[in-house]
Amino acid sequence: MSHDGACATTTGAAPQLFASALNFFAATQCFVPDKNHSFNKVPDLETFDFIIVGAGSAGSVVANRLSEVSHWNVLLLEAGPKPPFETEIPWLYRTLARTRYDWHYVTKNDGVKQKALKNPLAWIRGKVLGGSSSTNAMIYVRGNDHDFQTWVNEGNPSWTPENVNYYFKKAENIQDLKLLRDPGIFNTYGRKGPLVVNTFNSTVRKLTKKILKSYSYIGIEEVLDVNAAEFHGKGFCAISRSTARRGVRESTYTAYLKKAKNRRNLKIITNAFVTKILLNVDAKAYGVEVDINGKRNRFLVKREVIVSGGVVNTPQLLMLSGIGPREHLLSKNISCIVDLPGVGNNLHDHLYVPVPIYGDEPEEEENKAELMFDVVKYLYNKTGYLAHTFLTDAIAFFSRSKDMAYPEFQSYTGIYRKNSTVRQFIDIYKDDVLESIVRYNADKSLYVKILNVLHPYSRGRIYLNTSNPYDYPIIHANYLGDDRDIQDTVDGIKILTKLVNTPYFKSIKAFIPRIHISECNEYKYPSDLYWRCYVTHMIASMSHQVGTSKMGPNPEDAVVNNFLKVHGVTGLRVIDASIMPFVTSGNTNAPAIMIGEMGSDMIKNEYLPK
Ligand SMILES: Cc1cc2nc3c(=O)[nH]c(=O)nc-3n(C[C@H](O)[C@H](O)[C@H](O)COP(=O)(O)OP(=O)(O)OC[C@H]3O[C@@H](n4cnc5c(N)ncnc54)[C@H](O)[C@@H]3O)c2cc1C
Repeated sequence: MSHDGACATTTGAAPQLFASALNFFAATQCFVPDKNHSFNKVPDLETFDFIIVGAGSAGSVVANRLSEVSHWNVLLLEAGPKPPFETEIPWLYRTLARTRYDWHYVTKNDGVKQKALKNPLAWIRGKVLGGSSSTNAMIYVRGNDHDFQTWVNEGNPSWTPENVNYYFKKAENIQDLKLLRDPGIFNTYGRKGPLVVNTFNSTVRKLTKKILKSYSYIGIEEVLDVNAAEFHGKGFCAISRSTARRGVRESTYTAYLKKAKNRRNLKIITNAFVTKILLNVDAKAYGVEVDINGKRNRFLVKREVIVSGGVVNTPQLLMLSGIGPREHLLSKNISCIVDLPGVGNNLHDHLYVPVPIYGDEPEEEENKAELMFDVVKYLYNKTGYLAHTFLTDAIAFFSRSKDMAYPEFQSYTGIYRKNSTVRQFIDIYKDDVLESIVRYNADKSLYVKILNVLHPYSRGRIYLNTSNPYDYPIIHANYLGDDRDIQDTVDGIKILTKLVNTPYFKSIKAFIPRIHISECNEYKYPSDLYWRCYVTHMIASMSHQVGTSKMGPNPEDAVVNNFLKVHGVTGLRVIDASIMPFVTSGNTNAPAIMIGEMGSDMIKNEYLPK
């Protein structure tokens, strides 16, 4: 689901026309023939010190950091192309889904849950240089120290909060000078890293300020920055940080690859789909097989292959190469070289559920004449609604108990002025459900609270459909497979519903109506049974999938060890979000980048003289 909170505040004809023109232009790119531009040409059977599969959030970091060592030859293979221009404009990020820059994955439905959805749930994953960091919503959240301590407790001693914070800082280049006057923020962020972290050039700040204030009435305190604040009490909320450079997206392509692409020891090949890791009889990785624009190539490696293909493709590639659950591989006629039952397991994600709050139109915050020129403002100085995404930049983290040391829930807000275009942004829902959501928007403003459950119990799995690398693997997401996740989501919703009794929402006569979901009509509104039913049918994905190559000491359930080396294989590591044993308390791009930074140093520490 997506929202046009920013756009809804700018319903003037000029911006709409311009935005439509941009959308049209973006869409036409899908039909422009691929120039098959591959950056570098590399002869078949060329040998490298390191081969990296996937130029995403983590893989791009690894390519940059390893190629800093001038005597190492590094090859980076990316299945997608170079990012198109619309990746740069934050508001256009949603137009990238279901284009050639997306893998077009869908999850397998269990036929019981998510019945309010029109189609099987789509998982958007970036297929482009920068990977999902080129197509995501750019919110920058590191996670909580508690998260990384749980990784340590799982038997991964290097991933202490202290160590991971060192690598977050190594990546960061915080640019919001106003914030840096605060000593806590100054000391939290890195200032010399390649990755620009900033604040969106938002146009809806006055309204978001009111929303943040409303949280404080229900015990969720407003702080300056969620990465610098310590979590205590019921939680905190703030204007979010973002990976945006003065109104333009900062991906790992722009931050890490662009700066390294002219190094003579780094070769980057786009439109290069790796179909197999080559393993010898002793389970040592000696190269990869890759399809470059339809032509099969093999590249060889002296030291290591590093797989950074992301949460779906990494386990798929391991299994195609003979690393995975023996019975499953044999059932697909793949000979099993290393029996690793954990490959593809431990799949989890942040589910989300929308909570619609309606209210009278807020008094006009912005000058209508100025809004007409919002788009021009973007062209002129990169401000205006195009400089941020459809969500406002207010985020909240909270828990049920005030004794918790970490958050259980995250919430975002999308704001739609009356009679907005919200319908097209919630089009994942069936028509009757959608009608039920939009009907009050005819004469009321709509505040969609997005609730995220941060620590789900349910675990899904990725497994092969066939042994053909071009056949997509099956994604069994198993949302709400564990009943505790339903109750947790209901509890989170009930906290959010308290907002309607806070002063700002009271002033606009806010209310949360029953949404028409035929399966739930028998339940009294607003009972727990209603909300349980609502949650079961309405949940979707925040695109924070992790865990399918879990890090841990035991090859019975983990795929990589503390140093990200694949158990039972030499010369092979996984460095991406799939190694997370547990998902972090927040958005997962910053942690994936941190994993790229720390994984790179692990490699350097192993091979370079001390
Ligand atoms: C729509 C969306 C919105 C999001 N919003 C946010 C947000 O606001 N903030 C945030 O922190 N996180 C967000 N995330 C999540 C975050 O972007 C991801 O968790 C993170 O990018 C994952 O990094 P990764 O390196 O594991 O994988 P990716 O970045 O997905 O990289 C994997 C790369 O490998 C390539 N690849 C895969 N297989 C092969 C192969 N066989 N051969 C060659 N190349 C291959 C892929 O094409 C891709 O480029 C969002 C994600 C999405 C999809």
